[in-house]
Amino acid sequence: MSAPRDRSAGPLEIRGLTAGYRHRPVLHDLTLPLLHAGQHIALVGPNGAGKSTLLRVLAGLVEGRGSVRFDGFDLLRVSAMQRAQRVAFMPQSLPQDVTLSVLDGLLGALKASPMSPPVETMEDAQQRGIAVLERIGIAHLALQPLQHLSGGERQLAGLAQAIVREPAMLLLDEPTSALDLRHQVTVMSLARALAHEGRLVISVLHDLTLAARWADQLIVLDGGRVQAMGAPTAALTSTLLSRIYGVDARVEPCSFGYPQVIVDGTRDRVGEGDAR
Ligand SMILES: Nc1ncnc2c1ncn2[C@@H]1O[C@H](COP(=O)(O)OP(=O)(O)OP(=O)(O)O)[C@@H](O)[C@H]1O
Repeated sequence: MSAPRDRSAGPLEIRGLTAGYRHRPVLHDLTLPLLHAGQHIALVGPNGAGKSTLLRVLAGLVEGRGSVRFDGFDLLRVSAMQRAQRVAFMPQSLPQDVTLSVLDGLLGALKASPMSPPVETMEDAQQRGIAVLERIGIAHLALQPLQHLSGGERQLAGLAQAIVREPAMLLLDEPTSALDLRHQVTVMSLARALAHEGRLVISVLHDLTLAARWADQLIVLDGGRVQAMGAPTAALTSTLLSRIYGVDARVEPCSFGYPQVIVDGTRDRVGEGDAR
């Protein structure tokens, strides 16, 4: 699966977006520069910053006011079917009580929304499913019930469900949170490869070093507002980390030149015994 796309989707344009829960806004009049297909964007920021809320607005799970357009479509008003043809969302975790096998979960995802080119036969659908599992490195789990998987395996199965429809925009909510070091790199390099094939991929990440290594651009959110945006080397600074996370941190290039974040302690010395 996932040859380069015939046509890159048009950009994502977010202007004046206000969104939240029960009259409590979380995102405040959010405006971003155009986000173009072909890029892997990491959405980072402290707990409660509004990162998942932004992904949920794009996925149609939370309502918003303002303007959100992707590939010419008004994402605040498109039908669920039109959205599903373009956008796939991987939540933080799949439910734990699903008795379907990993492969049947993929077939269900394929059935749930038509894709282009369409899946013609069950054999075609199975081949696509297996190809995705192989790309993620979990083909050996194809016949396992989802409920028998470990947390990390379930996260990889969730990623497979999101990418099997080959969406033009892929939204990944903390896709590496349950993964070991090797699988973190597998998933991040896959996210970047899928983007460079012509998709827009947005990943919510907490690990800033991972984000800086594998994303083309960072968007730093705090309090529902953009605090910084740009190439990782430009967006990540000690001053910013101190201000939004309250930590003493250094941003230093690793031997490959990518920025890595080293945290020396919390600025207010909370939990000093652990942090220092
Ligand atoms: N379903 C909900 N109902 C009400 N409030 C919610 C709901 N989901 C999130 N919130 C609130 O919205 C705010 C932003 O939450 P969100 O999940 O977008 O943050 P986040 O940046 O993804 O955080 P984290 O890094 O902790 O996952 C939080 O204050 C949270 O309490």
